[in-house]
Amino acid sequence: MNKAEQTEIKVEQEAGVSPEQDQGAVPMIEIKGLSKSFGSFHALKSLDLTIARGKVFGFVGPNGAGKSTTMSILATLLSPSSGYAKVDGFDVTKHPAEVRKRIGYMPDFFGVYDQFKAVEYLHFYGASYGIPKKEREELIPQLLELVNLSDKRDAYVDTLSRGMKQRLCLARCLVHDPDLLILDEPASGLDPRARIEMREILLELKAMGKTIIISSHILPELAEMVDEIGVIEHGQMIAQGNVSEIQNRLRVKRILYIRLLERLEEAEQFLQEQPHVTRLMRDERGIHVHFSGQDLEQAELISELIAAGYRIISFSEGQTNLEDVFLEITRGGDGFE
Ligand SMILES: Nc1ncnc2c1ncn2[C@@H]1O[C@H](COP(=O)(O)OP(=O)(O)OP(=O)(O)O)[C@@H](O)[C@H]1O
Repeated sequence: MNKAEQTEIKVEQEAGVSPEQDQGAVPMIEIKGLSKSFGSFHALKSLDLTIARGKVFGFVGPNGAGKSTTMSILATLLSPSSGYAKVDGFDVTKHPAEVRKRIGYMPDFFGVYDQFKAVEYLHFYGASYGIPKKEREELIPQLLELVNLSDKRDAYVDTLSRGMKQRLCLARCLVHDPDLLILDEPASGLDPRARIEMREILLELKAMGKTIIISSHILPELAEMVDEIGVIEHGQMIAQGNVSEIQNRLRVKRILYIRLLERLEEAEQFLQEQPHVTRLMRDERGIHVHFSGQDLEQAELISELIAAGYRIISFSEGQTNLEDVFLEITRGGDGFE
C-alpha cells in the first residue's frame, strides 16, 4: 500500500465515512466479481450482488452453493481470492474494522457460552464492544424483550431450547446496534412454531430499518418476509429480483386446478393437447395444470373445455410459491430463461 492510500484509509477511519458515502446513497452491500477458491476448488465464481439499505434479502440455494462463504466474506472472516465486497461503502478487506462496526453476524454454527445466564451472556458481548455498564443495563432488557426472552433472563444458556438459543444469538448480534444483519440459516433446526417466532422478530427488525441478509432452505418461510431473493448455485448468482419478478421470468407461471363432474381421464388427455399446458397431475377430484399462458389463453382454455362438453365444477388459479420457483430454477435451467 502506498502512502497516499494509507492516508486515505486513516482519514476515512477517523471520520467513519467511506469515500462513496459522501456522494449520496451507497448500497448497504455491494459485491462485484467476488471469487473464492479453496485450493483448486472454486466455491464462488465472480459473484455480483447489490443490496439497498433497509431491504431484507433472502439468499437461497442448495447445499454447498456458496451462501456461507459469501456471508463469511461479508463478515470479514474470510478474504476473497478476487473481486470485492463492500459494506456501507467500506471494502471488507481494506477496512475490516469499519465493516465490523456496522454488522451483526450470526453464523450457521455458533457457540454459546453454556455456563452463562442469558443476561450475563449479553453483558459479556456488550462489554466486548466497549458498551459501558450503565448503558448495557438499559439496553439488555430491551434486547431480551425484542427476542421474547425476558422471562429467561436468569436461565443458564445450556437450559435453553434450540429456538431460544438462536434468539439469544440474534440478540447478541444486536448489542452494538448494527445497520446490517448477516444471518446464516437462522431458522435451521427450528420447529414450525419457533420459525414463526423468528420470522416475527425479523419483521420487527426490518421495521426498525435494519438491512438484513438471510440465508435459508426454508423457502416459503423466506417468501413472507423478504423484499428480494437471490438464488445461488455452484458459486454463481443465477437469479435475483423481487419474488414476483423471479416468478415472472419462469415459464411455469400458473398452476390451475380444474374440478370436473365426470370424464376426468378423458379431460386429462384433452388438456395434454392444449397450448401452454406444460404439465398435468390428476387426483381423485380434479386436475392440476401447469400453464404458461396469460389471461387470454387461460380464458380460451376454459372455453375449449366447455365447447368440448366437459362439465366444470370449479376452476381455480394458484400462485406458484417460492419453493416451486426454486425447484424450477435449480432443475437445470430448463425452466428459466
Ligand atoms: N474451508 C473450506 N475448505 C474447503 N472447501 C470449503 C471450505 N469452506 C467451504 N468449502 C466448500 O465451498 C462450497 C460452498 O460452501 P458453503 O458453506 O459456502 O455453502 P452453502 O451454500 O452455505 O451450503 P449450506 O447450505 O450447506 O450451508 C462447498 O462445496 C464447501 O464444501
